[in-house]
Amino acid sequence: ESKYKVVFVRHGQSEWNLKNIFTGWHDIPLSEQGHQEATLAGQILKQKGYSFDLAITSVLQRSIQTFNHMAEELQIHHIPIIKSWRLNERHYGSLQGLNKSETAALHGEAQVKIWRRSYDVRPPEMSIDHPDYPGKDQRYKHIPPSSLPKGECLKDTVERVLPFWTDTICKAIIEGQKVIVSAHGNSLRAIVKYLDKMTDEQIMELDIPTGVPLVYELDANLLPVKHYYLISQEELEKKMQEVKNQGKAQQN
Ligand SMILES: Cc1ccc(S(=O)(=O)Nc2cc3c(c(O)c2O)C(=O)c2ccccc2C3=O)cc1
Repeated sequence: ESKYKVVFVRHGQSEWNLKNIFTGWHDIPLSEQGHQEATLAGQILKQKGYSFDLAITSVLQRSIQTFNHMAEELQIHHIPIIKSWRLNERHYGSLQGLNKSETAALHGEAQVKIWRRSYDVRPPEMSIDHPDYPGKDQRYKHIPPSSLPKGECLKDTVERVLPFWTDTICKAIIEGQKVIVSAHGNSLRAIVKYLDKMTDEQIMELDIPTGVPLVYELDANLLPVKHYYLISQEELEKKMQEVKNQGKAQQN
């Protein structure tokens, strides 16, 4: 029997998704389509009678903007928002800012193939003189340098998201708060992998569609009873195709 519900939304398209560039922690805004996807997600949630007491986002504007659009549709601008780096997208290290051809030119197709298929192989670390070096960004000043990612494999992302799921998101759910999480492709994969006990291979196969509310119903022990997207089947299939085509790399 499901006792709790939590809703996840992967933010919509950003400018760099359009250009197939590794985005990671680069704080890029949503594209026009991305804004529209977020508004639609809010409309679907309103239509289905959802409301929330707490919003949880990353510290990247594309996830915060996505929540803001949903808040507009649901008229819940007043609810508290927890923003955490732990929900940030996977950090792509020195690849951030590169497009597909630059990546292959710099590292070769063979290395790209390895990265593409690996769960625990990191990209090259971001050097201190990279414009996006997190150690220089004020929003990360409270994070001990040793915990600050400079290039993550998917395993790293899972390992820094899960403590936040347990300590912060689950705590709010148990308190009876209705929580909406607006985050990124890989940070949501981390939570879904854990909830559905997926293998490393399975999670790499899973593409979470952008801008579609994903509802998890949990039992009294916060174990998933069922999950579903708030979207019609044909809409979902269309979305899944889009997300497959949208730049193979999960760099949202
Ligand atoms: C920006 C971009 C570069 C490469 C591609 S791809 O067509 O070669 N496919 C691809 C490539 C990668 C990846 C990927 O999923 C992918 O489909 C990765 O996940 C990845 C993770 C960490 C480092 C590098 C990669 C990676 O190069 C797509 C988009």
